[in-house]
Amino acid sequence: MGDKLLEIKNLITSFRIGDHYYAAVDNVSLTVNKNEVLGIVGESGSGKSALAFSVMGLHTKAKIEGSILFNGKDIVSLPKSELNGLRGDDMSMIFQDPLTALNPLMEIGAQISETLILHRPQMSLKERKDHVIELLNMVGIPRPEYVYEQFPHELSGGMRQRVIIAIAIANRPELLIADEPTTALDVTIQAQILDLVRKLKSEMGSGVILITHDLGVVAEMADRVAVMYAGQVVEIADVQTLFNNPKHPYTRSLLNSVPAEGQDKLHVIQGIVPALQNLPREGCRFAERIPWIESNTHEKDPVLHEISPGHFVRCTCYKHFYFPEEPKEAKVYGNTRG
Ligand SMILES: Nc1ncnc2c1ncn2[C@@H]1O[C@H](COP(=O)(O)OP(=O)(O)OP(=O)(O)O)[C@@H](O)[C@H]1O
Repeated sequence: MGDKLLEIKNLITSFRIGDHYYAAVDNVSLTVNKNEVLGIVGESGSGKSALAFSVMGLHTKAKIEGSILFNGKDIVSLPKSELNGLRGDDMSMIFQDPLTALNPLMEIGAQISETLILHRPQMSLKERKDHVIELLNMVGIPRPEYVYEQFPHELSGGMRQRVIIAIAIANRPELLIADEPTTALDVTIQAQILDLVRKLKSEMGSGVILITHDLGVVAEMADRVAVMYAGQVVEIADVQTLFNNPKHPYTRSLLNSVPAEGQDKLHVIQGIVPALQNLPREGCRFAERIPWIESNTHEKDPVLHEISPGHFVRCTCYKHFYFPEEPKEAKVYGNTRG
């Protein structure tokens, strides 16, 4: 690790609502190394997909500021033709919904071939077909020759998601973005798909951005984790640190809201992520959801603090945070875990 593949610097992605632009990704800086899975977690509306689509250059109406360096080259200002050359080749994305991501009128083999025709035009027909069959094998699709000629509706959800992955990896991308890749699948298929992503990372040495609201998936898959809230990264750390020694009140609230061994009470996070145009833009954005924490514990203009090497936490309120349902003596979380 340590070999930088993607470097996002001060990224601001804003959408126009009425007469104003509102930042859905608000000054985010992140890196992804080769052969690394960066997990991005946060509730719905925290800006995860807006961030991923910015990296892929898939926003047509948004205003993008900052820089996204892919192998050292800024892709924000890249001409469309060059970006099209990268997309599906050096970087690709697995989308949430396997049915809508496939063309219902096109056979599976032809759909996978499309990306090869685009990026590997020199391949002969035979080479292309062989490669597609190899890809179908690689993603664990039984009877690939048969599936090659099937339509998407003839496959189960898990098989369709494997086809999506086959398309995404057809050109051995250096960067793979998986946006909730298993949300639509049942648990056993989920595990198989995650295994597959893991295998691809180790076999191809790709960098992976894994977006999910499922902390279990992150714990299993990610090397490092960024927690996003209201468009900002509020905490980032390697996966062990994040799970054993979480600091930001939002991270702790997320972790405490899923059942864990030996835990008899779950924490319910108050409220929801506000709509984009109503996001608090000043002070600690999470403050309104932890109203029992004294307001003077929040920074006026919260920044990320590196509290140990590679472990960053936004705002100083984490030092004073406790869960209202906790007994008083357990109020300092760091003393009870990790
Ligand atoms: N094209 C758009 N125009 C206006 N607002 C948008 C647009 N796309 C996203 N948003 C808003 O930006 C915010 C962040 O959305 P985003 O989809 O990135 O969140 P997310 O964390 O990926 O959520 P989810 O887990 O539901 O996909 C939300 O408030 C959303 O409504």
